[in-house]
Amino acid sequence: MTAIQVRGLRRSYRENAAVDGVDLDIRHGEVFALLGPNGAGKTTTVEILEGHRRRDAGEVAVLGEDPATAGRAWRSRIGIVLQSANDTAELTVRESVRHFAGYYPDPAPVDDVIEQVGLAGKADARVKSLSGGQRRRLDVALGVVGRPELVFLDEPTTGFDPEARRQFWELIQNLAKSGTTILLTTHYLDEAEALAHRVAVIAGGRIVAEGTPATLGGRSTAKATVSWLGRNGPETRTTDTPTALIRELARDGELPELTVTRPSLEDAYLSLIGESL
Ligand SMILES: Nc1ncnc2c1ncn2[C@@H]1O[C@H](COP(=O)(O)OP(=O)(O)OP(=O)(O)O)[C@@H](O)[C@H]1O
Repeated sequence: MTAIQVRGLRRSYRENAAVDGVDLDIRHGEVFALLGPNGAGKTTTVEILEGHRRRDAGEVAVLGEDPATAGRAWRSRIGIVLQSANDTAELTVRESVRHFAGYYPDPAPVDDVIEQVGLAGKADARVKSLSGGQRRRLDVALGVVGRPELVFLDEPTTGFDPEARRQFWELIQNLAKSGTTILLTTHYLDEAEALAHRVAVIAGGRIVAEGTPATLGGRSTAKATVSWLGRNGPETRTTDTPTALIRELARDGELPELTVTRPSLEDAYLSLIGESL
């Protein structure tokens, strides 16, 4: 079943096409990442899907409805994780989550949500006293307290330290395991690789590639690079058949510092972006 279906989406600002014919199919329960350079059209696309921006052309169905005309019942089925709204700064964490829970017909128990995002120890702390990473956790709590079927996450870990990012990924993975569909935008390729079932690369308002993180841009079939420390120093060869090459090389004994690598998601992404310019 499709959670999000988009056909021929277009949006221009004056004469400039920000979104220039985008098609998307995102299944229920899928974690889908939208990648792309600054100004590629990610936020415009996502805000149209959220019902927060109008479109010039195209068909859009989000949970079976057109976001441009959908009502409150539809809105209560989606969760939007905003970039730290400041309006609850004086409230405690528990008060903020309780306040947002009041907007939904069937919210999750407030303390369960606080626990789920790892803020149980901060439930009585004022929002203004939280660190940046803790604030983002609270943002997620506010986005999911209504038990949404679909969650939009816009650059969720910008500014996180590495440990906070890993913890946050775990939180998103748990959300995904519970069957929530997630549309994520990010500039971090490792984040897309860790979280997304599928990714799409958008550049100049168009989707230039789509697939699983492992296959994007022909990664899985690209030549492998085999490196090892030879008698006269480091050696490197690229090959379509690394297993056969290693078998041959290993006849003379152990190959010190042997590695076999294929292009990283970042390599694939940069070459796709380069081609589309
Ligand atoms: N309100 C607006 N008025 C005029 N132009 C806009 C407006 N919003 C976006 N644009 C333009 O549309 C294009 C796409 O912007 P968008 O914010 O969708 O990109 P993005 O992929 O989200 O970028 P980033 O990664 O920097 O957040 C850009 O060229 C931007 O300047």
